[in-house]
Amino acid sequence: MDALWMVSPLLLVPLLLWTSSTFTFYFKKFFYVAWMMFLALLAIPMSVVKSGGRDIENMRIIRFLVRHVKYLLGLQIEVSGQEHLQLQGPYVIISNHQSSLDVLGMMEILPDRCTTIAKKELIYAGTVGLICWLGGIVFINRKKTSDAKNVMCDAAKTMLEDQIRLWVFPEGTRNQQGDLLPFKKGAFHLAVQAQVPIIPVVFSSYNSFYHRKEKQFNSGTIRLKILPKIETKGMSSDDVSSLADKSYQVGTSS
Ligand SMILES: CCCCCCCC/C=C\CCCCCCCC(=O)SCCNC(=O)CCNC(=O)[C@H](O)C(C)(C)COP(=O)(O)OP(=O)(O)OC[C@H]1O[C@@H](n2cnc3c(N)ncnc32)[C@H](O)[C@@H]1OP(=O)(O)O
Ligand SMILES: CCCCCCCCCCCCCCCC(=O)OC[C@@H](O)COP(=O)(O)O
Repeated sequence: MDALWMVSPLLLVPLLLWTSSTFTFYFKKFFYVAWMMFLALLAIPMSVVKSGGRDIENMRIIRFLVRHVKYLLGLQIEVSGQEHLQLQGPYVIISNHQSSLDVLGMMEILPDRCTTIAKKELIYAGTVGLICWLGGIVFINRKKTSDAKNVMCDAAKTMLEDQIRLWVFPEGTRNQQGDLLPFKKGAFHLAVQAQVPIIPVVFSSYNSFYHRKEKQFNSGTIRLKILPKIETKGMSSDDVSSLADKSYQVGTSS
């Protein structure tokens, strides 16, 4: 009897941990990273078997494997404007960038033959880095702007030659403030050089369920708004700044 009295409060510890929102925050974050690493581990051999190496078609495998992850984190994703992605041929998608959770929304709507531009540090993220490489992700060195620009100029050619779509985060870094950082120009140079349309996608703020400072990671909904395309046909490098400004306006007013 005495022993039972000693033990029963201890049994409460896991329960208290479970209900503590700080614990949930760390648990969900850890789980997300670990699960993505595991999914990447599955995706690597699947990609190698399917395409034999780095190939944009591997994005289908990634998209397929990532789509259930939202349920595991208690998130819902609502998409509007899907019809704006129903275009033939290449285009550039631009969107705001809040956290690594953006991958979930991205995989919800990722069109066929679409990959993304990411910082080169991502290559070192273990299995995730390797699957990013296999998926044809274009890596840029943000510290060497001239290199980054060259890589993006090459990407403009490859987009047309191989009929590829590219997703760019024009803020160039993560931003959780619920607003938009000033846009970098690369995405707009890319679209103008390839003479392809830009499709803006707006992710709703994660602040309703996710707070890094307060250590909150609750259930919630991510809303993705796909906006009508912005044409670039006939534009030249002189038009890039106004194109970037116009896109920024469209983004902030949605
Ligand atoms: C089953 C598997 C499970 C595993 C799951 C995992 C799978 C995952 C799969 C998939 C998910 C991946 C998710 C990834 C997410 C990652 C996101 C990131 O990493 S965000 C960071 C990197 N992205 C960028 O930085 C944006 C692109 N950046 C740019 O476009 C910049 O513009 C850049 C780097 C090219 C230059 O940046 P500057 O900081 O120097 O700033 P500027 O103002 O833009 O440029 C300076 C001058 O250069 C000109 N310029 C820029 N680009 C040019 C160009 N291409 N050609 C000519 N001039 C250019 C500009 O016009 C400007 O000149 P003037 O001020 O106007 O005179
Ligand atoms: C061995 C090391 C392990 C690393 C862990 C990998 C975890 C993967 C989990 C999810 C995969 C999602 C990839 C999204 C990457 C991402 O969102 O990168 C952030 C950058 O855009 C901007 O970064 P910054 O400018 O540095 O804030």
